[in-house]
Amino acid sequence: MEMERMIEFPHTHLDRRPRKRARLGWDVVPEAPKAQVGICCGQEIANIPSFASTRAPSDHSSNPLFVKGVARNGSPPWREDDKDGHYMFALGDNLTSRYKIHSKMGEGTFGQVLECWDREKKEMVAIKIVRGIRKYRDAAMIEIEVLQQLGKHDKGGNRCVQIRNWFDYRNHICIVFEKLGPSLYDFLRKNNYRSFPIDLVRDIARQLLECVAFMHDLRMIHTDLKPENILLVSGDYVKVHDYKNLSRSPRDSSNFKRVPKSSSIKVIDFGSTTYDRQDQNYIVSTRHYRAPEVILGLGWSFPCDIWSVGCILVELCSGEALFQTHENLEHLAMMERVLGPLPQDMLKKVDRHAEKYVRRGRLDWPEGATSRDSIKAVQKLARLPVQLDNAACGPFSRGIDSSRARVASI
Ligand SMILES: Nc1ncnc2c1ncn2[C@@H]1O[C@H](COP(=O)(O)OP(=O)(O)OP(=O)(O)O)[C@@H](O)[C@H]1O
Repeated sequence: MEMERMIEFPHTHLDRRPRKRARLGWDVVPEAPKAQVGICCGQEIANIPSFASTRAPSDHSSNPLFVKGVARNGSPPWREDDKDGHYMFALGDNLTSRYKIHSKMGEGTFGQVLECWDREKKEMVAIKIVRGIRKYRDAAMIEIEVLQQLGKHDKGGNRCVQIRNWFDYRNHICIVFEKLGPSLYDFLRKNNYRSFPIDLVRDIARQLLECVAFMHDLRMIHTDLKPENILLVSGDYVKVHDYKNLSRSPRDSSNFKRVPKSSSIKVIDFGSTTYDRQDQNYIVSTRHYRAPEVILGLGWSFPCDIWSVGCILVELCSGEALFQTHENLEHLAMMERVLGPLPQDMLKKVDRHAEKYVRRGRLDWPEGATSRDSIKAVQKLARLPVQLDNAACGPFSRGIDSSRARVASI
């Protein structure tokens, strides 16, 4: 029980981005209203008493169910949240009497995701423990509503992560999900940012587009699609020769790259999902996956998800984020460099908020650049067809099956 809040996963020198890139705005101002909350209690455990009342452990030392002062299925002693409102836990703790904490799987703006054993269903689940702060709690209730809507319509449950349950525990909304594998981003990172085989990307593209079409048919816009929010259903992989990176020594581990055994994916994180409405023009999406109309403040709708999907697919082909920037004008200039000039009708609509990016009907670039390095960063980007040609020219571009045929005996 000495382990309190889990520390970050170890970062290697290969990390080029933070492990989890925060969506914009959550630590600044709450976003505009989203989907309506329709329910207020858990699906399976509506009768659970308020877990907030388990604050002070009483003396149960005479009770044989208690081991070292804590019941086998009982709650751990009350601990203060950390300064950001994150729930403090120890591995092996119970989360209600039903779930036992096994490990930490991830962390995001909203909270931590823990791998837990579900004693009732006898299976591992992933539980998102939302920060105990009002705005995150409110947003979590919206996410639950969205997840339930999606679950109702996605009968096969093979597009979006499935919600299994939810409850309120010590002022933390806890959302119980089916347990999935690593995110595409984590897989890339652990694979030294080596690209996925093109046929695997094609498979992922089909599933991703099906998921987006499914959401859009329900009038929902995800708004935060990125490799971190797409999880492989299974973490199993094979190691194959990486012909692009062959070194002299045949046993050198850099000669090999990981390829997922299965291309099955599911989309997660519906905390920013919104119903389509007129005049939505607040900033959405994580920077690299943000559409031009969002940056230019022109109002956005379903296409902003499609833009993100495009950026994600290029990243899976090349291994690296397409638009690596943190600055609006540079970002727009990168888009023009890779895809050609921004449409005239788009530039004409720009209002005074984005005027600084546009001059005399065209992007104010390179004149408006903040530095020579910024101009160089844009110049070094190739046009999209060239990038894709370079990315897909490996011997594995013919498909995962041909990759499998060369599975190394590791
Ligand atoms: N069902 C799941 N199975 C396995 N791992 C999961 C699952 N759900 C989430 N994770 C892990 O936890 C991480 C954080 O989850 P999620 O994106 O839902 O949190 P968040 O706080 O809403 O994040 P964000 O900062 O993007 O808003 C994911 O990137 C993933 O690594």
